[in-house]
Amino acid sequence: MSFQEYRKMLGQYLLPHRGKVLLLFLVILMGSGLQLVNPQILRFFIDTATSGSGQVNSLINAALLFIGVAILTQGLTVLVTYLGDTLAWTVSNTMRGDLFAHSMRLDLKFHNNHTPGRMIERIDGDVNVLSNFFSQFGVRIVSNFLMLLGMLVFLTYTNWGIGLTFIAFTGVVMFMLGKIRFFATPFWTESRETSAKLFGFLEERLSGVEEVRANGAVAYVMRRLHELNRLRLHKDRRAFLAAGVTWSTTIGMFSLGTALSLALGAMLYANGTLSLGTVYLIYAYVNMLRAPIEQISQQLQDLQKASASIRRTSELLGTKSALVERSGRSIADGALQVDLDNVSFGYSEEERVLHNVTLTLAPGKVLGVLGRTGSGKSTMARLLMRFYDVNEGGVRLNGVDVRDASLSEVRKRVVMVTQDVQLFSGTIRDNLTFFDPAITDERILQAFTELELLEWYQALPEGLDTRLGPSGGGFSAGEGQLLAFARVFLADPALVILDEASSRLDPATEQLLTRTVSKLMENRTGIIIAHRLATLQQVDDILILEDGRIVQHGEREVLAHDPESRFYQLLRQGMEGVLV
Ligand SMILES: Nc1ncnc2c1ncn2[C@@H]1O[C@H](COP(=O)(O)OP(=O)(O)OP(=O)(O)O)[C@@H](O)[C@H]1O
Repeated sequence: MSFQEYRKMLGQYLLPHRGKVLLLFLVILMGSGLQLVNPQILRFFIDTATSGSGQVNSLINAALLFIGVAILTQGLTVLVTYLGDTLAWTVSNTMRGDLFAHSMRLDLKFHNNHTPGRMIERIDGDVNVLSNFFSQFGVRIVSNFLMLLGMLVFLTYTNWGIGLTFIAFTGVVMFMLGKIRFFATPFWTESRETSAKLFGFLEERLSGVEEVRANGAVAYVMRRLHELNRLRLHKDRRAFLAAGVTWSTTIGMFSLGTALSLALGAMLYANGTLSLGTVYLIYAYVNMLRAPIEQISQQLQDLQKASASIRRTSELLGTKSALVERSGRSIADGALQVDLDNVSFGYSEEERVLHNVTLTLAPGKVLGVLGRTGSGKSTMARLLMRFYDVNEGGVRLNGVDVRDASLSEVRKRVVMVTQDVQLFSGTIRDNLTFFDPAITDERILQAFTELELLEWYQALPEGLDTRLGPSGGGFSAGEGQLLAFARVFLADPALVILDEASSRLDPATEQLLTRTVSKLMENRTGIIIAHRLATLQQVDDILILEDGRIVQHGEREVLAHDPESRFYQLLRQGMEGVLV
């Protein structure tokens, strides 16, 4: 981790808050200055008391001053905590926001390789580690160095021999700390990697709790959890031990320092060079040397942790989406013409999932896509949404290659309803608007009316305020799709891709879905990955995929009357007979 990288990140996030940083620095400096004053008051107190001149008033004044300074120091400590924490939260929240927004922009290949749990650890875990570093690091290091300097100057002023001894002592301690500074960094990196792995594991298993239980896999999952826990313990222990080396070296050196100050003080007091108060002053300052050096060492430890987090954070921020916008060509308005031109695609370089797929879908037409599971239907849909880029060939919308259009325009014009509609915990309204307050209740109700869903909507217990549990708990797959249709209607795209729920639906919901689909497709181009015979009555063209290749493509009417066609057999035997 180079100094430039630290500087870049600190600059990027702290510069907008330079006023607060400066204030924090000044308050810390004042606090440190006051700490330097107190031993001087005590020296005066001791020397006055032992001189026997009996100036009680001076003693009382010194005591009051001591108390006043102590109270002020405490007040400043509270202020430092307040300012430091405010700064830490402001900066780390900005950083969390940046990381999250960046992750949302990254392509799906990236997300397929990074579990959500792992991403949470990046977006929250690493940022938590960095927050102290951001708020305190620079100011603490500088103020502690100044405090050290102050004490050494005072010591030298009091007795130059002692001053020089402790200047040399501080030099040695600093040198040693510099030597062991980065000792623990690799251990911290490993420790945080392990906890990211553990979070990823927990997230995946918790979201798949039904599968895990249904397959009797709880014991295996627990075993893997214990393995990961053990690994984490091992890595954390190593990291803490490594950090402990830095820590104990500091402690050891300071015990030596205190012994040295007492020995020198006693010697000089015995030969009459120093007063008792001055001996105390030297002892107090040497003891106080410990605080800034320990704090510097603590900051350096934080730096060790932070450097691992900074590296990963800048790595994530530096990850470029594989989806490059070549130019920002706009797509002409109206229902879209869809062209797939000799498209081949694979999720990995080695294996293709779609092979030389070529088709044209005229604007306003609806295409029904059929094929066995794994034949590439959803993959084709994802290419139209530009979740991935094709390996060969091209995908065009109204004649514009999706790689030439802006991503946001593609996502606005093309909307997909997946088989597993993602519903979030919240009200129906939240789920339809994605928390966008600009979408009014009237617009939502209008969508329900147009989609002929008003009756269904009126049966909901609390209308738009009906709450859904986490992951849409309480709603069936069919109802989830109805809600998704309303979402699509509100988004008003030019091409709708619909991956039908393959689970069995009750006849009433099935009828409702069929009606709603045809409403949804009005004046739009549509692609329906069909799992129900009823849907096939609604489409203009039919496409059958097999192992990523087109085995049949044509007008439904024509194919339905051609006894040689696959589609004809399918209609006679039923979907299951041919496709499953
Ligand atoms: N994210 C992914 N990463 C790697 N391979 C994938 C991914 N998604 C799908 N595949 C693979 O690509 C192939 C086609 O999958 P796809 O989901 O397109 O099929 P499908 O016809 O939509 O199937 P289904 O009807 O079950 O949804 C399958 O072999 C599948 O294993």
